[in-house]
Amino acid sequence: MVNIKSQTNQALQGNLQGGLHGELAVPGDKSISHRGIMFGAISQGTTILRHFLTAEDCLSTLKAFQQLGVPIERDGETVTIKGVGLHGLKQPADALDMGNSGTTTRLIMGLLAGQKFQTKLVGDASLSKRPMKRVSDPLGEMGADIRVTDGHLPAMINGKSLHAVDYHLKVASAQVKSALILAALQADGTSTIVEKQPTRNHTEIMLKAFGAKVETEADDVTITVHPNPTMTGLTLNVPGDMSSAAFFITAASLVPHSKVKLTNVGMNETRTGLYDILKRMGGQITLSHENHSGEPTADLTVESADLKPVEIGADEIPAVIDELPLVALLAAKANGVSKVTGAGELRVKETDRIAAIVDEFTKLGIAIKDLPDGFIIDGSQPWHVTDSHLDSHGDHRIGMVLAVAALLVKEPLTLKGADSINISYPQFFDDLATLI
Ligand SMILES: O=C(O)C1=C[C@@H](OP(=O)(O)O)[C@@H](O)[C@H](O)C1
Ligand SMILES: C=C(OP(=O)(O)O)C(=O)O
Repeated sequence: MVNIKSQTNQALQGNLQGGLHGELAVPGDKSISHRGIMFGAISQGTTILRHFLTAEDCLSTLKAFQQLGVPIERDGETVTIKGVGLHGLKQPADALDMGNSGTTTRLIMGLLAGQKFQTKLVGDASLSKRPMKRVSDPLGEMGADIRVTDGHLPAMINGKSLHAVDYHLKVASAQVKSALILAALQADGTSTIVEKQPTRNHTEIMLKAFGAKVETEADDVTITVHPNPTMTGLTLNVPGDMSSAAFFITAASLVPHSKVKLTNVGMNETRTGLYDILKRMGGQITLSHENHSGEPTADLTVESADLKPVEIGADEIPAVIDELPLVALLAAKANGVSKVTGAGELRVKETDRIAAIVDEFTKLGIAIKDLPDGFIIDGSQPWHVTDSHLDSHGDHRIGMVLAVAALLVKEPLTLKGADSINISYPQFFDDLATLI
């Protein structure tokens, strides 16, 4: 297997006889790496991030905060941030390039809405099609002045004094929630943010660790934010990314005769939807070395298994949102008809992930039908490759799910746009090769 960095048409490996075997420590969590840079930047003193994710999305965050005047140095996966405090960011000389990263864009909007300067945000073609009013509108209710372009990037942020809010989120989105929390840290009073459904809670957990006063009520959806905290830098070991481990969890479950151990994987329960769903489908996955302090982690041992079909509805979606392409692949080998609904958010990710999965799985002869907010898959039908030229649609997660799907077919396949995988997992093919 070759490194993909300069390849546009990656040859994919299939037809494995002996299964996948070995042990792997997946790269650091993307959501936690982004937040580590941001919260370290607005704290006082030094923050050290270990096992930082050195993928393009998190490097966009790192560069943006350097442009905002924060001294940040990176030595491999260790990042040192000299925090400037909540009021120490400086107006950047140029526009901030968000690259492909929705998380960087939406969280930075919340933070810069309350800074006393002007910033322009730009992004790549994919990011420039993703909805931004979901953030600029609620921030506007706090007094922010954010001008988006027909609801999209480029955006101009004119920093203002912000008012406290009592806001009920209209979408189940950790990015929108986090933007509001970051704005609320700078508001003139205590804010309450109420989620539609619980979503990943790294912002709340990490801000508390840095010293901010952020409280989550017992209902799991009401968050109270007290303004003007004194935040202090800290040393943080970023756990392995469940969303990256998920590719190998799926591959080991589906490729016969496999047994793979994934070490130090983040097990925050707002992120473990794939683990829960796989167990329900009859997957063979066991936990060891469980650590429950701060962000929980565990080692996961996965063996191949015969899978049952599954039904997934809206209340389960946030904890598995980025892994739904993999749920589709698991369903495509399960013994019956599976159905996913309530996942309309997939249509506004790096690409329309429902359309991309249906297009590409159809090339493999998988019996899949799209729904407005999900899909139906009959895994009891055998696959027949009708087109060997797969396409990532420029989306890292679609690229990786297709690479895993290719392990299950005999025909040689190629993947167009494999370089998109660098967005979240540059060493994906190298890591996969260690298990073959
Ligand atoms: O807050 C985060 O770090 C993320 C939240 C999710 O997006 P939404 O908030 O749009 O659901 C997820 O899809 C994304 O990969 C990372
Ligand atoms: C949707 C994703 O990321 P973002 O929204 O940060 O671009 C993802 O990583 O799958």
